[in-house]
Amino acid sequence: MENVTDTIAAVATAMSSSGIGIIRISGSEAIEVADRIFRSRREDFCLADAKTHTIHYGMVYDGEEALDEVLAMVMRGPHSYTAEDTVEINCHGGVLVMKRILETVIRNGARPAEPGEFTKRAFLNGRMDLSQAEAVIDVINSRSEYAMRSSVSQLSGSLSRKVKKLREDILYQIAFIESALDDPEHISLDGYEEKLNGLLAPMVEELEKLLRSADNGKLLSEGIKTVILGKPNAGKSSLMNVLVGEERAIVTDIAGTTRDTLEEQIRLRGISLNIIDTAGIRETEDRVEQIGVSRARAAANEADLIIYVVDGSRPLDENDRMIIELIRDRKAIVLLNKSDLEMRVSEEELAELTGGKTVLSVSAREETGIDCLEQEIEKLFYEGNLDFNDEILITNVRHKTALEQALASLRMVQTGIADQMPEDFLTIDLMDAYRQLGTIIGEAVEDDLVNEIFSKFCMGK
Ligand SMILES: Nc1nc2c(c(=O)[nH]1)N(C=O)[C@@H](CNc1ccc(C(=O)N[C@@H](CCC(=O)O)C(=O)O)cc1)CN2
Ligand SMILES: Nc1nc2c(ncn2[C@@H]2O[C@H](COP(=O)(O)OP(=O)(O)OP(=O)(O)O)[C@@H](O)[C@H]2O)c(=O)[nH]1
Ligand SMILES: [K+]
Repeated sequence: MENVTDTIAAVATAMSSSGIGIIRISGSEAIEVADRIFRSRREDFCLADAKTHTIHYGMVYDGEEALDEVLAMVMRGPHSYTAEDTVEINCHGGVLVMKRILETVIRNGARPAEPGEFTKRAFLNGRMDLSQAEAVIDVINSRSEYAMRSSVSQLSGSLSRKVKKLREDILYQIAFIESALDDPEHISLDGYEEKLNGLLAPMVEELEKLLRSADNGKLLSEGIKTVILGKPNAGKSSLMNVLVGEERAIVTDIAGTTRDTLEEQIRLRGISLNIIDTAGIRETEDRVEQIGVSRARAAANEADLIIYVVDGSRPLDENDRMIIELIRDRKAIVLLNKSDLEMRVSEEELAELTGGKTVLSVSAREETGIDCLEQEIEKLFYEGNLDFNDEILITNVRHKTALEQALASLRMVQTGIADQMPEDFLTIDLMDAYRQLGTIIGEAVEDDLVNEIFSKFCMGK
């Protein structure tokens, strides 16, 4: 392992004007470095004498220049986030002030931290395992309440505990087989395969359950890709505005990767939706029909959810029939819009044409029926999954891959038993499963992977 005793520093808060800014220093010389620039009103006081988890009023100096009035917090290793001696300087949250203090800290013996380096140290020092460290970044990046709750649960070790228990059980069986093979006179393997089979079934089930949660987990962390389809003037933009308006404060506009799609991100009942407007479909009328159709089809193909908006005040036409074809085998909700006008299309008619999709009457203009839409979306994606207290959600592709491989190995053990393979053969696959699960919590993972994971963190984390 690399040397983790040098002292690092970074601004831990955002580099923009705010009430308070925090400069974080961690490492074996953290307290010494801080003492070089911090002066209390009491002449004889220094942070080196301070008890852990205490906070002290004073000034930060660059030489004889007073930089700012601050509060300095001391946390002594191993009782800190990084498990090292840590000082946090709470200064006024001006960009220049924070920069000057950080520079001064660095001139006095710390070096600039890399992104994620504090958390990396927490991991390398055994304060948290890799899945917990990964949860830290997920908490910061979570875009919906559900995603946040799931990340916090992982941070507190829910996934780690499950993985560790599985590994323990697997390791016990490996050890048993090996000691039996070593000492056949005293430990018998008669009937053991049957017993092992009985133990494997619930483990396989557990892994399958975790893997099933990954589908929801992905939607949860990345947002549900929602495409709104409908012929021109059906009310797509109006609907989008109503949905976006619900949570105006946290709306962000993300220019899509493709030139012609604009993605709006909204939060709805704790779920994050990335809503994509299909501008292309408009072209079916006045430009080359094929382009419009194929763009709509492409958008629809990538969607987790399609919202099909029908103008209920006009009879269905060719455009509608085309869209109905597109959504046939997809997760879709049909909105019968303009319910404030006289209706020329009925819910029943649409339900039949779409092969039994949920049809909801709404008015984007009067903002009625939107509640039902939200309820329906929640039902489609989170039915029976709303309680995350004991439900672990896999949101990380790395974890998913490891679980898949562990599952494959355990299935090989089951096949091995069915094929009456010798016991030492079974231990090879058991060991593989054990190792794969270990990578989730960071056992025996390559330094490169560790570095890559932490490099995606923010500065100062
Ligand atoms: N100012 C500040 N706020 C923060 C953090 C921080 O490092 N500094 N955190 C991180 O970025 C998070 C909190 N995480 C932390 C985790 C452990 C310890 C800590 O001192 N643990 C000791 C003592 C625990 C106790 O007294 O029970 C320990 O584990 O021994 C501190 C913060 C969020 N807020
Ligand atoms: N009466 C009524 N009019 C509506 C409703 N929703 C939308 N409209 C009107 O229908 C027209 C088209 O609405 P838009 O939201 O622009 O429709 P669109 O589907 O985005 O249209 P394009 O961008 O052309 O594809 C506008 O004049 C809206 O005011 C509704 O619920 N009731
Ligand atoms: K429009």
